Amino acid sequence: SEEESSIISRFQQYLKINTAQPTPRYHEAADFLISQGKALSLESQSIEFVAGKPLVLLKWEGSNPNLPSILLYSHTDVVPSEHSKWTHHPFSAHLDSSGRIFSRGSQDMKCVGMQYLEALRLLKSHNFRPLRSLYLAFSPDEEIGGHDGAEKFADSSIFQSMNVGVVLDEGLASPDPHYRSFYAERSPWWLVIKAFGVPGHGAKLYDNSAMENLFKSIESIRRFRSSQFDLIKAGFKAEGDVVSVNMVFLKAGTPSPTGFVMNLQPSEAEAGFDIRVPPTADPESLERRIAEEWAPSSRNMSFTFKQKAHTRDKSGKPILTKTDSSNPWWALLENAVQKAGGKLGKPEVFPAATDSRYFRERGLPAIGFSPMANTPVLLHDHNEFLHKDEYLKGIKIYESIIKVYASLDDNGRDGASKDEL
Ligand SMILES: CSCC[C@H](NC(C)=O)C(=O)O
Ligand SMILES: [Zn+2]
Ligand SMILES: [Zn+2]
Repeated sequence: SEEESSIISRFQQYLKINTAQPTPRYHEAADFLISQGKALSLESQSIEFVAGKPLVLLKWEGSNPNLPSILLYSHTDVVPSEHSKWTHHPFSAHLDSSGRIFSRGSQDMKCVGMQYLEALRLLKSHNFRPLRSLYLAFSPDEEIGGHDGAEKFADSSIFQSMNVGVVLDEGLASPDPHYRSFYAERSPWWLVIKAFGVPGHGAKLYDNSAMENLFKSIESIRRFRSSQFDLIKAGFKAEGDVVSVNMVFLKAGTPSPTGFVMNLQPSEAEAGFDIRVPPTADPESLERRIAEEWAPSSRNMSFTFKQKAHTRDKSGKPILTKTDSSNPWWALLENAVQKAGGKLGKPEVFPAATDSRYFRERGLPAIGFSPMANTPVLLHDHNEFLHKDEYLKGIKIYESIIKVYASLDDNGRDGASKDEL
């Protein structure tokens, strides 16, 4: 239909703006989003916590602005892509004959940002009036850690004045018909271990060389990695519930103009690991393992963290969003998805890091949810795509969620008029 094709073309317009790190065209994206907000008569502002990195904030005021508000959150930046390895250019937003829209950001997460806007458009056209205020935030820099985006935003007086009660943020596509939802995420610990040792002739067998010392650690780390991976392979645990460890760099050897010196055992060797720690893992025991088994000073080793996000809040409780009846937003999400004809799978721990952590750290409930069922997980991959029918279905899902969320009164009941129910 005509309506459908204008929805898709607005999505394509957003996708075509090259917001890839490390040089995202943030102002182009902000101008586009503000024009979308204006077309929907939303209050709009662009906030630069850091110059050149705008966060677009749109608002639809509720009839009871004193109630905690709903924040529909997304990030505008995308990861880089190797253009030559894509079938269609990653910023062409090519719609193929089977209905797939190929673009960097089609899953992560320009889809979600535009779906929020389209859902508001539907609600406005049906004369819906929110009880709670609705905010849409389009944030920079998620892909590089969110420090100049979500982190500064969550720390700001603007955020405080918004009186946010719940945040919706990104999830992951699901290859099966169930939508996925996320109540927590694993914390990145980026570990660098360094081994020192006795240098010597390449032909000599001796103990306590840097390479031998490092390899003892690598062997120990690999055993641990297997033990965790086996839990997933055996079906005992989900990806987000184990500690993952992957070696991401190895640095050693004595350089020479023709490569590396071959008959010299070096005195230093280094390796880097991307470790992801679930909120329920015991961080102290992992720290001990690192200090005693993976980088023990007794084996002439040292270690540093390039990043070490905490898994617990100040009172020592794991940082996560409740999924039980103490959190009305979860049950409301399930109902709303169901009402719109969707099915929600069991809540999961997001395997990587998202901006949700900045909101959860402040004690706010944050739910990771990107309505993409029957879709392969292609975030950060070549040929990232989303089928237009899944995109359109997702808009209906958000329409349903936003209706229910924005209508929740302070007694925990649906405060919408009977007509709205
Ligand atoms: C720690 S900042 C980097 C954030 C990135 N997020 C995703 C979703 O890939 C990651 O987990 O590596
Ligand atoms: Zn993302
Ligand atoms: Zn991403």
